[in-house]
Amino acid sequence: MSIEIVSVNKQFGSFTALSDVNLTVPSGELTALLGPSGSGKTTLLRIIAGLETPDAGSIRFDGEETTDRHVRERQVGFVFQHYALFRHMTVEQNVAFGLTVKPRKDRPSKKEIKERVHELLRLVQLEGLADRYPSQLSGGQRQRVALARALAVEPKVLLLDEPFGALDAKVRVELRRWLRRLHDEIHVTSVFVTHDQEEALEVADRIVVMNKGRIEQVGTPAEVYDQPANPFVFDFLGSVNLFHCRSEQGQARAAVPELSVGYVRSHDIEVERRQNDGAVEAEVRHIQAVGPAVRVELLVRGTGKTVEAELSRDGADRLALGVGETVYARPRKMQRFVGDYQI
Ligand SMILES: Nc1ncnc2c1ncn2[C@@H]1O[C@H](COP(=O)(O)OP(=O)(O)OP(=O)(O)O)[C@@H](O)[C@H]1O
Repeated sequence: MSIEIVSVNKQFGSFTALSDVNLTVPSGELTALLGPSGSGKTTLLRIIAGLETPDAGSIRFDGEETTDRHVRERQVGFVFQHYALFRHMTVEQNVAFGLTVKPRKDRPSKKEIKERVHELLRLVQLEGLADRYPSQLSGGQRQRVALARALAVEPKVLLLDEPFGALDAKVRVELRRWLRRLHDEIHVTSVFVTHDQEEALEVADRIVVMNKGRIEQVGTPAEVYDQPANPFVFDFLGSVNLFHCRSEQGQARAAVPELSVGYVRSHDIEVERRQNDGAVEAEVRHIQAVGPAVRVELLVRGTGKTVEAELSRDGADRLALGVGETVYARPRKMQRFVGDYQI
């Protein structure tokens, strides 16, 4: 089922939480709402769910006006950050819950419910744990039970609000890969809130970047990362360095003094020992190995500004840099924006 959000506005008192939001979530896609804290992601998700009413605008499911429909009629499944499982029920009972409370005429038989629950537990790879209670599960397992429970009633839309937010880094990475694979299997239209850019880039078919109640850009992970629409998106999706540059034959070159601002990611800065065309002179201020990469903080001579280059371990070993040494930094790839404002 596709979701259309048309000119949605939402105020909380005098505070504007959403401002003229327009968005189409295509049927069967996994869409991430990505943005900093307070950008309106959860508010938008709650409006799609019917838990919150917009002040203006409309929500359409498969082209049909849904704005005034009650949450129960929308056939949405939810998964929240804090797995709200029933503590006194086993895993099996938790997953079955939505089916057991259906009105008698729509309720499947006990046998059908059992079969469906076991099919879901197989899907979320928790088959052997049907008789456990939530307290006997890890955080990642509880979150998978919450997902199975949301899927039990065959929702048309699945809404996930920071579903892995409460888990530690390693489990988060495992679960988001698992969610991607699960979605490839079941293809239910899903909207997933996160403030973690890596999570959005890895999991989503499409990313909606939000900021201050507005949508800044909508695109595939590659589009928002490689062709950010503006400095905010550039910054939010990865480390940013500002180079002051002049333009020569359409090529951006780093230069002092400054003429305009170019945005460069840390891994797109080349560090060399010798002066090279388009490079600026800099002093090495700090060197830090972080996993497979080495971050080098550079003070650009004549500007008092610092930039951070990210080198591979091999590259850093070859250069054998020391703090205080002079190097030359050259942006391999630089982006400038029309009507730029500096972030
Ligand atoms: N019921 C409410 N009453 C008043 N203000 C609210 C209410 N709900 C949300 N807000 C405000 O609206 C803004 C957007 O909140 P929202 O939860 O949508 O942001 P978010 O992008 O999901 O942030 P986070 O990542 O921190 O959850 C915030 O400034 C928040 O304080």
